Amino acid sequence: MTEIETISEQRCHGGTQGFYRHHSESCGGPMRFALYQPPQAASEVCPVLYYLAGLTCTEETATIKAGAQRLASELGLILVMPDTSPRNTGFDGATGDWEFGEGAGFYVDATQAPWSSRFRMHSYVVDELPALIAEHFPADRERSGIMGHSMGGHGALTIALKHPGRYRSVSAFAPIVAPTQVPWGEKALPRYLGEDTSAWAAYDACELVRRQTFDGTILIDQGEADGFLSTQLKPELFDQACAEGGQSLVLRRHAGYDHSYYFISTFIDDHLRHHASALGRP
Ligand SMILES: N[C@@H](CCC(=O)N[C@@H](CSC=O)C(=O)NCC(=O)O)C(=O)O
Repeated sequence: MTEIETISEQRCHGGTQGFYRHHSESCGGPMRFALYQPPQAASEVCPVLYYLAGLTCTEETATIKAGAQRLASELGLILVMPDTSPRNTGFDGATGDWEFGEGAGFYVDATQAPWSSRFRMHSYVVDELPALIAEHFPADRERSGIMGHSMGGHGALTIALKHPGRYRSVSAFAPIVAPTQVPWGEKALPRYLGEDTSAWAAYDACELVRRQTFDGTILIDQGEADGFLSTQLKPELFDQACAEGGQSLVLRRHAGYDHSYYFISTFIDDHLRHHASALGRP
């Protein structure tokens, strides 16, 4: 059995909020994740909802700020919130820039040295972490959903689109939907994936959805007062790409809301219910 270390466990809404550390083969070193077990996990296997956080975030960010545990407890959902990248890599340029490197893994499998030896968040989230969780917690691997915020929204959309059948539900808050066309992606993707832009397209939700739809409706919430809206997020590009690809999409725009966790905590219940109904927890 793969070992995990319990960092902390605390009672929360009748269940348990835990933080854990383990050695990751994908990321070549220690990784941390947060996991919430609802009360139902004491007596049955439960569906799992993965939440991928954004730039500068850790496994603690959404765990502390999103307010997801109350309804997850009621619905019987396990919540998994991994860190956003490997840490303490020692690579030149891995720290000191909030848009690249540690805290900014972009949920890709890097192909360029030195990043390729540690920055393999795609494989970590899709394969290694679910296997680990199924080993150690009462989690039903056949009932998984995935969601995220901003860079994590990009991660959730690209992972769900690249792995048909693996996730029963997907949603995002203020996601990066076209990293090949916006400054955050143009900065990070060449360093992780090289100069060939066709490699970037494999991690671009707009490019992916034109070729392969997700079997279900994608839910996206976007604040109209989000400071990154017109420069980095551009949800209209995904709206257009979904129309072209025949993808069912609910894109909700909310006047006055920004990019923060005040926005996320306002609408998190809608996302949990969206996932719960696809995961057999109506
Ligand atoms: N440079 C700022 C802003 C960083 C920021 O806004 N991060 C977002 C995600 S942005 C896209 O992925 C975030 O979720 N921040 C965490 C939070 O608690 O709001 C900075 O360094 O703070």
